[in-house]
Order: sequence, then structure tokens, then C-alpha cells
Amino acid sequence: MSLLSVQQLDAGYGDLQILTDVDMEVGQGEYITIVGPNGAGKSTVMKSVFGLTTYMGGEIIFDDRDIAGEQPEDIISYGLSFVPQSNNVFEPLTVTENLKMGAYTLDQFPEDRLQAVYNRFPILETRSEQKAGTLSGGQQQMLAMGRALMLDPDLLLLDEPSAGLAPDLVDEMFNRIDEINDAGTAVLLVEQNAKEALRRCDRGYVLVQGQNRHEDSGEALLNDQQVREDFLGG
Ligand SMILES: Nc1ncnc2c1ncn2[C@@H]1O[C@H](COP(=O)(O)OP(=O)(O)OP(=O)(O)O)[C@@H](O)[C@H]1O
Repeated sequence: MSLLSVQQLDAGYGDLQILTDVDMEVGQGEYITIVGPNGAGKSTVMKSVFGLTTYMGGEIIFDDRDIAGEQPEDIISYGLSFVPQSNNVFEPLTVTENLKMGAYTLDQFPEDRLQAVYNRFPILETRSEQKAGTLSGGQQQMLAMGRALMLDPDLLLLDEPSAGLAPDLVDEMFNRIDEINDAGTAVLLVEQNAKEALRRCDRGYVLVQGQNRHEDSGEALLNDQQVREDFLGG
């Protein structure tokens, strides 16, 4: 069954339309990657699902609920979390304070979730009292993901989590995403590191100029000669 179903979505910024008739499905527990050239609208799809763009038409159904045009603070309470590409931690706050912010919508603080996040990212526990702004780029990215996991979402939207990371950390980031997905959370990922993302995901979408271009299993897209030449550097 579909967890997220985007149908014929039109969206943009103010009067500027970026997405036209975009279709996208994410099943329960599925791992989906969106690839495409710079400026294709990949981030805009995620931001639109999370209520951060101007909605212009079409359907966004999450968990049987029509969320098109809703506000992020409502959408997050339905089980959908978003980790933006940058400015995704509160730098003056400690690691623990950042994680607590992730659960601010709950009446009761989920201590067990905090420990679950620390178990998933042990480095965060060793840095729990350190200010987020003093963490390395990779650690900040883990913190942003950890904060998104505080509400135990059904779907995690990740916008270029490996951006700016050293190659060995990129691998670790992909492994962490695999673990999160293996634990049952569906993942919708935008990644510059497109080949690796397609290798790891279940299915992928190729977006060009705000429109769907290809859709297939990650493996099929990786092996498609046209897709390789046009979007994956051969
Ligand atoms: N806040 C904004 N206001 C106006 N236009 C925007 C805004 N954010 C993005 N755009 C425009 O929307 C288009 C799609 O951008 P988007 O960031 O979604 O692309 P992308 O596929 O994620 O690209 P990249 O890989 O470069 O991040 C681009 O033309 C971009 O300039």
C-alpha cells in the first residue's frame, strides 16, 4: 500500500511554478531516490510534500490523508519528517537540546526515543553536551537526522545528506540510511551521489525541468544506458 502518493503535483515559489504534473509513490518501508540535473526540482518536491512551497494543484496523500497545502507543523505530526540540506541544526544549542527540539510537539518527552537515537548515532551520545555548532559537518548531519527521528516518523525525507562530507563519511552516511530503512522507516532521498543512491534504494525517479522523466528500480535505472549517459556521467 502507498504511504505517500503524489499525483500531478504543480508547485513552486510565489508565482513561479517549478513542478508540473509530478507523480511519485512511496510504499510503506520503501527506499526511494530522486535523481536529476541541478535545478530539476528535486528539493522542491520534498519541500512541497512537507508544506514549504506554494501549492498550485494536484494531490499529496500521506497515510490516506490529503496533506496538500497543509503547514509543516501539522504534517510532521502525521509521521513525516524532513531533513533539509543546510542550516539543519540549532548551532548555539547542545546536541541533547537539539534532539529535544525534535520532540517539542509531544506532550510528554520520549526518553526512550532519545536513547534510541543515541544508540543509532553513538557519536552524538559522546558529544551530548557539546554545542551543535562545534560539531563537524558529518556529525551535524547525523544530528539533523537524529532530530528528525525523535518522532519515529513513518517517512523520512532527506535532502542531500552527504553534501560536503569526506568520502569515508559519505559511505557511513549511506550505511546509516540503510539501517534506518531496515528498521522500517520509509526513506525519500535526494542525492548528488546518484549512483550510490540508486545502488542502495528500491526504486528511483529521474526528474528533469520539474517533470518526471524516468521511473524504475534503482538497479534498472543504473543499467539504463540513456539514464547513465544523461544523468549519471556515463
Ligand atoms: N526559495 C526559492 N525561491 C525561488 N526559486 C527557487 C527557490 N528554491 C529553489 N528555486 C528554484 O527552483 C528550481 C528547482 O530548484 P531545486 O533546488 O528544487 O532543484 P534541485 O533539483 O534540488 O537542484 P540541486 O541539485 O541544484 O539542489 C531552480 O530553478 C531554483 O532556482
